[in-house]
Amino acid sequence: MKWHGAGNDFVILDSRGKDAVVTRALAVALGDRNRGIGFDQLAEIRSSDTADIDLDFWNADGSRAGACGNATRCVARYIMDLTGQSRLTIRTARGVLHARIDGDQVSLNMGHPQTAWDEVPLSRDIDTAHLPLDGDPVAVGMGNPHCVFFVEDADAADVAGIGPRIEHDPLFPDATNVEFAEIRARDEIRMRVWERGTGITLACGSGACATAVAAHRRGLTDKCVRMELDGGWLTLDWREDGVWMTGPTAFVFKGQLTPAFLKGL
Ligand SMILES: N[C@H](CCC[C@H](N)C(=O)O)C(=O)O
Repeated sequence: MKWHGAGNDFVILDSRGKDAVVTRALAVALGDRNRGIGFDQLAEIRSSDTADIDLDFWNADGSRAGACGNATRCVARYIMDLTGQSRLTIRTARGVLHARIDGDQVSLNMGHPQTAWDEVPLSRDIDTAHLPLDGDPVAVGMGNPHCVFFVEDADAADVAGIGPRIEHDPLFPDATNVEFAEIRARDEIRMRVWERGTGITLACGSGACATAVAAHRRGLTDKCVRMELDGGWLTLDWREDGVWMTGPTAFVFKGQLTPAFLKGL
């Protein structure tokens, strides 16, 4: 299936009750926007012993992602529409996440942010609230690493130039996602993103959570903010039980891969 959440687009495979099928080669082939389908992330749903479902993520370059907030919201919508549930538990690499229907939107608890240097992870013991990089960014883990820059004008930020340089900075042993955030008010942020393993995307759920956390840690915003991304709006609410993200989901199409496509892998 093809889905998107605020323009962050996904191929979602439902492998419940079957063997997992995704390999790095399949991820790269499906992610090719010319010869495959194209996606920001690929998500594979599997049967779970400990939650309603298990979920794994791949980036467009075939690398694994430990978290993907928008794909998790889309998958939650898909399963809840199928089963009639209004709440769902989803096991991802970072643990069991809780989702629920919220009007026409889906809310997801992305868990507690990781603010210790070795949790993000960074390559050495430094203050995650002030990284020793030009622009004084903040590092936050949300099950995946993020590096958040605060800028005057997010639309003017050189996302394509700075993003890939920071993605592979030696400070981040597992590389990092990179966010450029403009504070508009105590409760509103404009953010643009360079995603690890994928590049510029129209939205990034875990990045939105990381940005809200970073802005609050710096004293710039309250704990609940609205965030405008290139592809739409998300709401982030950092509560006692974790960072909740609420936003839209959209089902685009369902299809079948041809034998010829699969043979070419
Ligand atoms: N789009 C995703 C994040 C993908 C993160 C991935 N690029 C990585 O950590 O490698 C989201 O909505 O959270």
